[in-house]
Amino acid sequence: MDKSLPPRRPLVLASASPRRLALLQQIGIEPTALLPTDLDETPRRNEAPRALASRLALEKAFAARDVASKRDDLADSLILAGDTVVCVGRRILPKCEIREEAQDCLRLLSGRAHRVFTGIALCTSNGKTRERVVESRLRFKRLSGREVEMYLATDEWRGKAGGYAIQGQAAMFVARLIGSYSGVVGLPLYETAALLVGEGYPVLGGRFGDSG
Ligand SMILES: Cc1cn([C@H]2C[C@H](O)[C@@H](COP(=O)(O)OP(=O)(O)OP(=O)(O)O)O2)c(=O)[nH]c1=O
Repeated sequence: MDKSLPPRRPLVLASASPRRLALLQQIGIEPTALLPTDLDETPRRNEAPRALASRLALEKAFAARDVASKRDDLADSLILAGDTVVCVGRRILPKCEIREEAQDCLRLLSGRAHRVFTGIALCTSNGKTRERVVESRLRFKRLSGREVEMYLATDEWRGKAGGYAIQGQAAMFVARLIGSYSGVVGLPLYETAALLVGEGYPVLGGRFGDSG
């Protein structure tokens, strides 16, 4: 029996996030190209968190597809994008760039439940698109003023939705997580693999999802 893997189509990861790349590599997938997009990620008025995660994942995928369509080496490629939104109720927390923003987020998250929605979109050069939104529910322990200060000093919150990164020291704040850990980090791997397999992309040599 030929054990070699079937040839893979080019795969574009529409992301500048080193975490999304690392998550993809964790399941043995090396994208052919990284095409980060530069979108305005501001929520629309009254836009629900789930809808925002879905819209931005799709917009990132479409923007990268436009770029990929001009490159011969990316002909017939699959384009993968993701977007992570953290919210408390319907309130969407910012992707924190300044300390005060992160401080506000941590004070809000302290001792409470919140949700993380991660949208993923996979589109093909001929216009076919699949998307999913994966929801995770988390609860943070109550954070003392000192814990907030110490965490802010780590700088790990920078560029992170909700002002924390579960893959870093904030892991010790997470009393409970129901959902997808990889989704919270930025790319839900079960659902990503399923979307790729649905497009015929060989994951685990094409055996992922086989029932036999
Ligand atoms: C909640 C949480 C978010 N994050 C990150 C994931 C995302 O990178 C970021 C949310 O911003 P996103 O807009 O989803 O992603 P990004 O701007 O970093 O990358 P790109 O759009 O180029 O793909 O927050 C963590 O790394 N850990 C966490 O625990």
